Amino acid sequence: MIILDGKDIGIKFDDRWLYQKVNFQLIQGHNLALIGDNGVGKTTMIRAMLGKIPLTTGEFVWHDNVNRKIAYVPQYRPDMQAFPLRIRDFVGLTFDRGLRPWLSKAEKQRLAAVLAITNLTDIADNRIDNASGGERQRAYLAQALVSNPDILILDEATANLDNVAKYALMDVVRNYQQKYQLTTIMVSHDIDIMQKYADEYLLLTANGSEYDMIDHLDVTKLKEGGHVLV
Ligand SMILES: Nc1ncnc2c1ncn2[C@@H]1O[C@H](COP(=O)(O)OP(=O)(O)OP(=O)(O)O)[C@@H](O)[C@H]1O
Repeated sequence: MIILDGKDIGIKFDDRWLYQKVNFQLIQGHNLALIGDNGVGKTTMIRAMLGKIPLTTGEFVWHDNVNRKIAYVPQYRPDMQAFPLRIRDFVGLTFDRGLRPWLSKAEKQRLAAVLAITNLTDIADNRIDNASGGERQRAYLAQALVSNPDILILDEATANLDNVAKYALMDVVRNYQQKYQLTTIMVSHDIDIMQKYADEYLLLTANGSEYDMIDHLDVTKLKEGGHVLV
């Protein structure tokens, strides 16, 4: 099911167009890879989709009965702030508890389920500031999933992870996605990850855009254009 139609999207800052006439769709339960050079406007496209900045031309048409709870997983950076918290407490930070310091029974169950699906159960009592990069990134993913989002944004979430950790992260995303029909937008420069995990791609360039099924992505052209890491 199509949940969002991007129609003739154009964004201009001052006198400079980032892009014009961008057309694409977001399909429920699918993973859309958002591709393009640094500075082309990938983050801007996501911010516009979330209604945070206005479009210069075109429109986003959301399907009427679509819930739009959004969760976000940032890029892992080795120097990123890590908290002196157990992994389970870090993941549980997402719950809106108001003034209540404890978790309800339903919240505890949700937390346990998400720790299991992100393969963190066995290390849930370890401190997050002692965790490996891959474990820490899975904890960020778990924190995003705890809120039971409809749309998950992975913003270069596999960058700076080793090969084992990045596939482990994306396997968790894919399993969750298939089970719960989660829609994902994945900003990425990693061609192998895109080809393995994306369903469609949206390539943004200063000279136009391309939206298609991932199997139709012309990797040679992308590499020649320098749009991806090889
Ligand atoms: N509010 C704004 N006003 C003016 N210019 C902006 C604004 N927001 C973003 N830009 C500019 O738009 C361009 C696109 O930025 P954006 O962060 O969307 O690119 P990106 O493709 O996500 O880049 P990267 O891959 O480096 O994260 C940049 O040149 C940025 O400086």
